Amino acid sequence: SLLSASLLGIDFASPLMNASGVCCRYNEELDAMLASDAGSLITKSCTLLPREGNPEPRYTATALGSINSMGLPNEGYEYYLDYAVKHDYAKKPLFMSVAGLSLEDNMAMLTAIREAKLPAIVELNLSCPNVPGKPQIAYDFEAMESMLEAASRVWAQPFGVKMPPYFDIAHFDEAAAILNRHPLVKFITCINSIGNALVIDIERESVVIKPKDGFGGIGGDYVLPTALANVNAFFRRCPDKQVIGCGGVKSGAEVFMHLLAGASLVQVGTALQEEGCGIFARLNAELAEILQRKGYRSLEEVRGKLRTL
Ligand SMILES: O=C(O)c1[nH]c(=O)[nH]c(=O)c1Cl
Repeated sequence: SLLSASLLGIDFASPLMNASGVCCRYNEELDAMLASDAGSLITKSCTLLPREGNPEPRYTATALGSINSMGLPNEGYEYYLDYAVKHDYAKKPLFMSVAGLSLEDNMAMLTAIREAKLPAIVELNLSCPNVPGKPQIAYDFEAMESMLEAASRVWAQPFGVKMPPYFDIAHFDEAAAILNRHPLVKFITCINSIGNALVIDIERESVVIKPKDGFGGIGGDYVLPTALANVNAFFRRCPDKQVIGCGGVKSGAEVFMHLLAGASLVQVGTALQEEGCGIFARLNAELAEILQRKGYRSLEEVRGKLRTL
């Protein structure tokens, strides 16, 4: 149908899904995603052991988006593996986001997930900010190379990566070159939040989240142009891979922008957090209206068709 999409040869009724971290920590949230009009769903980035995460308030919405320093609160990978074992893949595809605190933890989780022999799609989170003291892997190109080499060896089947935003053409070039050296990396999700921003409330003359003196990753309107640039930069540089767009989606228009930039699927974070799962019916309808108005009959006809001047 008009909104059909595919990734790794798997079919999706809609290109829309949640961004990992939103509406996906607990079974009830995942079931709400399953019942929604999203084409697929992804679990909260998981660690080997359950984590409470950072002290609250750790998420705040603003007029232009959101800021968070959650600190990887999750139920531990076995909780999400249980969900993946029970999931009905004929209903809609399921992604698992993995964000171990070390290469060893990631290998242990990937080994356990691999041994479960499930059709779940793995998105390896290379950009989990907000864990104080831990460097962001994707900003350390040697660490990223090592992680991808180990994950390719242990997982030994197609997977994807969740990337932070880059802001320098030389960094797009180097990150893409590393990803292109790992053929099992079949999709790239751009972007994670823009890290270590600071939101100030002038009434209280204060920061708005407790962890890290108020420093946190931002999402929403703040990040849309950066998200589109990262989607398009990796779409141009990685012809043998697919790109999932994430960042700044709140209406059909931004979904359409991500598709033009090269996205195969599109994730929704801040706007989903604020509006709830009903957003997917709205976004599907708004996207369909744009496609019909412009005479498109499939997402393929739009993907990557961004014109330059
Ligand atoms: O603080 C978090 O849990 C978090 N927050 C984000 O904005 N992105 C991530 O990948 C993670 Cl893991």
